[in-house]
Amino acid sequence: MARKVLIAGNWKMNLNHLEAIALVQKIAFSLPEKYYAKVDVTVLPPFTDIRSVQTLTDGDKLLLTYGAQDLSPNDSGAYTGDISGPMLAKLGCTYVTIGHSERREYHAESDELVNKKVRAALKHALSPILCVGEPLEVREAGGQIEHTTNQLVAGLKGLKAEQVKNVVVAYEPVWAIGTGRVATPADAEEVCAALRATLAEKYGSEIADDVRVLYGGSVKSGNIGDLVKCENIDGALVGGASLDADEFTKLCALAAGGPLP
Ligand SMILES: O=C[C@H](O)COP(=O)(O)O
Repeated sequence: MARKVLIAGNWKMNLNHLEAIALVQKIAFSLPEKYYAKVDVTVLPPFTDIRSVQTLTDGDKLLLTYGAQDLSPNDSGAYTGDISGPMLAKLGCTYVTIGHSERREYHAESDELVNKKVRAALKHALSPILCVGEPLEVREAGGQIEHTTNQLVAGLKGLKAEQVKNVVVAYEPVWAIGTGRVATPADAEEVCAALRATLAEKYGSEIADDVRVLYGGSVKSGNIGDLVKCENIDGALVGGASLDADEFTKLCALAAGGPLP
């Protein structure tokens, strides 16, 4: 088992393309190359920023990668406002977030649609970051494992084991997103371990050992160290803290085991 830690900065609907360039430049300048041996760093800007981020990372041969926050289940056609897998692949994206709770809630995305999007991503060699997570009332009733493992199984429906290998799973309890209320490492590990056990059950332990399972929800430099120490947590999907270059750099360095740059 040699899973490399992944820190993914989900910018959500923040920063225009000029601000995106400034932030990526700052991160690249602040995080020395040696850290990338231990941690994969990726940023997930809004669609309108991706071309600028691509030009910068290609031009300066930066070691960080980038991706998108969503994609269409379709490759092309009359789907006003949507962005397709082939478009993201052409822009050099590595990852695409799928099924984030904000999309499930504000865009009524069902497990079925999430599954179609996961397939679309894999079809175009993009690694889906499949998000699962329970709302507060489910956590309070103790249903977090059932809820998240059901979302995982539905999101991966119909995929072959060798496809699942390229998926990243992100456990984001809805009650911990943007609230400052982070799950304890033990709470996060409990669910991440259950997600991995489900992967092992369905696709075999070799695949389950390879898949990275991230935690997301109020992750900061102050808590990343304890989270990545957990056996089944392989990094983080970071929202707010990924918009601040100093904080994000610190977080990436600590996820790599330190020391601070
Ligand atoms: O995708 C990221 C998550 O929604 C977490 O956001 P947050 O770090 O601002 O709580």
